[in-house]
Formats: sequence, structure tokens, C-alpha cells
Amino acid sequence: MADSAQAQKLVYLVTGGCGFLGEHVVRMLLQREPRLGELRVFDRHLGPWLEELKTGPVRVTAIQGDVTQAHEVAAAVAGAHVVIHTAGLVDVFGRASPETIHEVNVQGTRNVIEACVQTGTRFLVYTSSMEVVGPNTKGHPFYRGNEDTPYEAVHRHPYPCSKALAEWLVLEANGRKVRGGLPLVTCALRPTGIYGEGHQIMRDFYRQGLRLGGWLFRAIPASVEHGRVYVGNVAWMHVLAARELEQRAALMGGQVYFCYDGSPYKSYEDFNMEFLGPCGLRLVGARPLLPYWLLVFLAALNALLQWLLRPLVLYAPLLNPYTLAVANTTFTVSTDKAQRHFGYEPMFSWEDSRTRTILWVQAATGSAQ
Ligand SMILES: NC(=O)C1=CN([C@@H]2O[C@H](COP(=O)(O)OP(=O)(O)OC[C@H]3O[C@@H](n4cnc5c(N)ncnc54)[C@H](O)[C@@H]3O)[C@@H](O)[C@H]2O)C=CC1
Ligand SMILES: CC(C)[C@@H](O)CC[C@@H](C)[C@H]1CC[C@H]2[C@@H]3[C@H](O)CC4=CC(=O)CC[C@]4(C)[C@H]3CC[C@]12C
Repeated sequence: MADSAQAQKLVYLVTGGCGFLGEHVVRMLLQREPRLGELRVFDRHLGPWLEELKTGPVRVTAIQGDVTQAHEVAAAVAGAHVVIHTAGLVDVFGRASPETIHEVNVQGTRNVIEACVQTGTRFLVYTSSMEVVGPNTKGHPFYRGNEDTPYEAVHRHPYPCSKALAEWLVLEANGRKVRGGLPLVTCALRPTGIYGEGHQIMRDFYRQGLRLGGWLFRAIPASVEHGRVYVGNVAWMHVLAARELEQRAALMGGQVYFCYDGSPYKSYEDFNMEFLGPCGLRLVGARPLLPYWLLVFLAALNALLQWLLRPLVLYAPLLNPYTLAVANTTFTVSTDKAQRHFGYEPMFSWEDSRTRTILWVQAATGSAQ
């Protein structure tokens, strides 16, 4: 990719390009990557909005495909200079089986790596997750940690297990010779809880509040802080990392980077209220209204109901043993590694991120004040 930006036009592939994060990565590439000649958007479910992107100067190629199918991945990767691999099954609510989560998140990532090696694509940016680190099954807090903070990463849930193994595969592949004899250069970005336009869980919280007459009931102490990052800044970090990976291969290759910005440290529920409050909802209780043991019981009851009802209907509420444990464990990051390694600075301020998210929630739910 060494030619000047004006001369060579590059081919990028974004897997999961129609997802919550993927769509923002696609749009950010079109706005902020001047070397882009072709943008391939690979997803199991293609969004109708892709059509509007085909009228611009960059060739946008929509590819309906499945990352678990190696031949489909290889066909999509062939000829690409850069792959940004965001596709994944983001399920902590028991909607998919552990086997399916593993198949998509782990085998799908293996297929992307092997496709890069076989076809000669040299640059791979992987969307990992904070969950690769924690919170662990012991409920140990991770307070203002960074990429080098010691922490006992112990997982049992299929989602974090799959993300941890997939990240390991990507980092392990750094330096492998691809077709043509040059080395593969990989890095992994670890977003904390992403929020912003298109965040379905935020919409689920709004709907839950509506069902309860405009009230949400505090379940988690305000003192339990959870790191959050705006989707636009996560997308920008992906674009920048992909751009800098060639020039800074020795420094960035095989590295992990937490995704961060100026979003404030708050409990998951208090943070959500930054957006749901202006949409008319209220969070009841300065402290959790129910004792923790009762929440544990209700979460377990939800898990039992999900298991009993599975043959008939998918019952997947927000509260389950895993989401309660994660929500109830402090996990915040404080780092500048991405800034030091490839000059990342958040593109969107907290104020801008908040406003954009509020406007989206209002439009998505018809709750404009
Ligand atoms: N949402 C969050 O808070 C965080 C997400 N992440 C990671 O970011 C990435 C994107 O997550 P989101 O945008 O939130 O999820 P999402 O579910 O909105 O997007 C994932 C996309 O991948 C596609 N996909 C799923 N299985 C596929 C398959 N077999 N073949 C092809 N495409 C497939 C889906 O159709 C979807 O468009 C994931 O890898 C996730 O692990 C990491 C940290 C936080
Ligand atoms: C019902 C209440 C206990 C409520 O507070 C539960 C909130 C719960 C749904 C969320 C709390 C923390 C979230 C997770 C966190 O942001 C880390 C994540 C990283 C990812 O890679 C994917 C999403 C998630 C697991 C995210 C999912 C929703 C929460 C568990």
C-alpha cells in the first residue's frame, strides 16, 4: 500500500458491515479514507441503506455472505488490501447456542485469517471486546485499567470465551507469510460498551421504560462504573488503525488497543439515562430498589424460563445471571496506547456523542420532547 495516496486506490473489506458498529465503519471509511477505490461490505444481512452509497465516487460492493463459510470469505477477501473484521454474534442474552456463537466468532475469524493468507491480503484489523479481559467470573473490578494492567481474565460464558479465542488467533497470525511472501500485519481493537446511533439495547431499555409507565428501576449501585465509548469514535479508531497499520507495522503488529473517548464513567444505568432522560424516562431510586440476592434470584428465574420456553418461544430478557454479573462489576479503562501508537484522538466529543445519540433515540422511538 506504499504508493502515494493520490496514485493507488485501495480495496477495503468490512465484515459485519451492516451491523451497529459496521455501518459506522463503512460510512467513516467513505468520509475519511481518501485512498479508498472499492469498499466491500460483507454481511449475512445486507441493509437497504447500502444502495444510497453506490452513487458516490467509491465503488461500494455489497456481498451477502457468511463468515462461517470459508469459500465465501475467501471470495470476498481476494484482492482486498485491508480487512476490517467486525462480524460477530454479539449475544449475552441466550438467543444463540454456544456452538453457534463459537462457529461465528471463532471459526469465522479463522476463515478471515486464512483467506488473508491464501489471497495475499496483508492488513487485518479485528474488532475484539473489553470482554476478552473482563469482568471475570470472580467479579473482580477493573478500575481505570489499560492494555498492560494485570487482571485475571477468567470466562465461562460463550461470548467472552469466543472473543478471547478469536482475538488470540488474530494476534497469533501477525507475521505469517501471506501469498506473495510478505508478512500479515494484524491488530485487535477492544471497545468497551459501545453506544450511539443504532444501539438496539438502548432502544430495548427505552421500550422497557415505556412498558413501566416511563419509569426505570435502579438495579445496580451508582458506584459501579462501566466504561462506554461512542460508536463514531470506535469507527474512527478502526479507520485510523487500518490506515496506519502498514507504516507502523513494527509497532502496531500483534497489538491490542482499548477503544476509548471522553464518555464519562458512570454506572450502566446512569449512563443510559443521559439519553433516555431527555426522551422522557426517569430512573427510580438513588440506590437499588431490590436487594442483590433478589436480583440474583430473578435473573436465575429468567434463565430457567428461557430454558423451559425455548421449544415454544424465545424468551431473552435483559436480566439474566451473566448480564447482572457484568453490570454489577466495575470495568473502566484509562489509556492512551492508541494515541501513542497511531495518533488516535476521539473524533467526537462527549457532548456531540450525547446529542447524536439522544436525537437517534428520539427518532427511533418517536419520543422527541
Ligand atoms: N456492541 C458493543 O457494545 C460491542 C461490540 N463489540 C464487537 O463489535 C462487533 C460488532 O458488534 P455490533 O455492531 O454491536 O453487533 P451487530 O450484531 O449489530 O453487528 C454484527 C454484524 O455481523 C453480522 N454477522 C453476524 N454473523 C455473521 C456471519 N455468520 N456472517 C456474516 N456476518 C455476520 C450481523 O449480520 C451484523 O450485521 C462484534 O464483533 C462485537 O463482538 C465489542 C465491544 C462492544
Ligand atoms: C437488567 C439490569 C441488570 C441491567 O443493568 C443490565 C444491563 C446489561 C444488559 C448490560 C450491562 C453491561 C453490558 C455489556 C457491556 O457493555 C460489555 C459488552 C461488550 C460486548 O462486546 C458486547 C456487549 C456487552 C456484553 C454489553 C451487553 C449488555 C450489558 C450486559
